[in-house]
Amino acid sequence: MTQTLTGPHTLEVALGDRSYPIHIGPGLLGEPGGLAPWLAGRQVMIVTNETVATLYLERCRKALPDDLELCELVLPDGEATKNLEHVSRIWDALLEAGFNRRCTLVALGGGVIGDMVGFAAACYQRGVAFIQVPTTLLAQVDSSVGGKTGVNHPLGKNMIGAFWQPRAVLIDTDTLATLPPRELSAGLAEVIKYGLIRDADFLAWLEQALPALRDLAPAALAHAIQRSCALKAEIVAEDETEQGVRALLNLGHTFGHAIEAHQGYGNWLHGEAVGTGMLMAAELSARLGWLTTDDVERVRAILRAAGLPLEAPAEMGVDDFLSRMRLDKKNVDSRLRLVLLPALGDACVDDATPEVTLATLLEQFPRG
Ligand SMILES: NC(=O)c1ccc[n+]([C@@H]2O[C@H](COP(=O)([O-])OP(=O)(O)OC[C@H]3O[C@@H](n4cnc5c(N)ncnc54)[C@H](O)[C@@H]3O)[C@@H](O)[C@H]2O)c1
Ligand SMILES: O=C(O)C(=O)C[C@@H](O)[C@H](O)[C@H](O)COP(=O)(O)O
Ligand SMILES: [Zn+2]
Repeated sequence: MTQTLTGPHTLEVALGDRSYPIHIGPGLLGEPGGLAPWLAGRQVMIVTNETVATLYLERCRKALPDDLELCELVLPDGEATKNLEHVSRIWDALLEAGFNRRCTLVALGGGVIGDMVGFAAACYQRGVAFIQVPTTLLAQVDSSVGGKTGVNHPLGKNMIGAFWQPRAVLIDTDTLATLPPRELSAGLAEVIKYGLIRDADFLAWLEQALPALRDLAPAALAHAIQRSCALKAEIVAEDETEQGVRALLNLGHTFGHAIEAHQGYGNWLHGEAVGTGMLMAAELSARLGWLTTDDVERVRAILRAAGLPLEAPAEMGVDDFLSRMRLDKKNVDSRLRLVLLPALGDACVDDATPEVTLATLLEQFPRG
């Protein structure tokens, strides 16, 4: 597979009159007025968190025109803040500023900020414009694209939310220079996911590119981000509200969301839980006679090379998994629907996994 250049690159999420661009490249946030084309009016609020504000708020201000009614809201950091209380703080700030339906929210940060700001935008005065400016690898390859917005509930991940598309996604790849290695690995889990569900060539490329990606090599990162966004944009354009193929983007998430909720949001990073969940899905696929043991070892090796955990939490028993998994949003009536792998590079949704096979996998999967 040929690598694309590191310079600016634009993709489109094709959704008719709600289509929007994904701009990818180094230094995009530094371009004066670069966010101007997607503003709905003069009222603009940048929402970010304490960590990202210190690093990138000034740059984001510069990407906006001068003649605005500009407000800034800096929320606390962390997955544990992804709840209605913090979304309410966004609504409070919008009302206190007197913002109307022609306002625009700018989500500057990782997936937590993006999901909350998108949900705040979806509900404020029944829907206002928002722009995604993702600053983590995970947000750049996944959460900023596709319009899934929302918050967690103590009983389940992303249980309250809405589909609400951004007006644009601006990915400044320079922001990854400050990302802690653990967060980079978490983002790589979602990158690997695309290879596993839809693109065996990309998976093979990743197997050799992981050291370069972990070293933040610009060409490798640019290719990983562009290919991930292209695959996600294609799936979202086909199935915006997850009636069919979009569910494949949930590979590893039925297990992963159970881990995140059980462990208390933030103790396991989303990408870490998804990585372990993908290994569980691969093991289950092998038990159903689909993947070979060599395939499972390839999955284990690529996750290890990405620096992701390969064992489930020690204190999580079979019932801890099953009770959380029974609340999964993909389920129909009381039937579990799991994303599994008939082959590497090909995924399906399965609702016929025998309970005993699943329970045995959950029982025997390594704990750390
Ligand atoms: N909507 C979707 O389609 C979708 C897809 C995948 C994940 N998600 C959600 O995204 C969330 C995870 O996102 P995340 O992994 O970005 O986590 P995050 O938003 O918590 O960000 C991770 C950490 O990195 C910090 N950070 C952000 N940018 C930085 C930078 N450039 N330099 C240094 N530090 C930086 C943040 O402050 C935070 O501490 C989860 O809630 C998950 O459910 C949503
Ligand atoms: O965009 C999607 O669709 C996804 O499933 C992407 C996932 O990586 C992401 O974690 C998403 O938030 C999970 O959605 P959920 O519907 O399972 O909460
Ligand atoms: Zn995810």
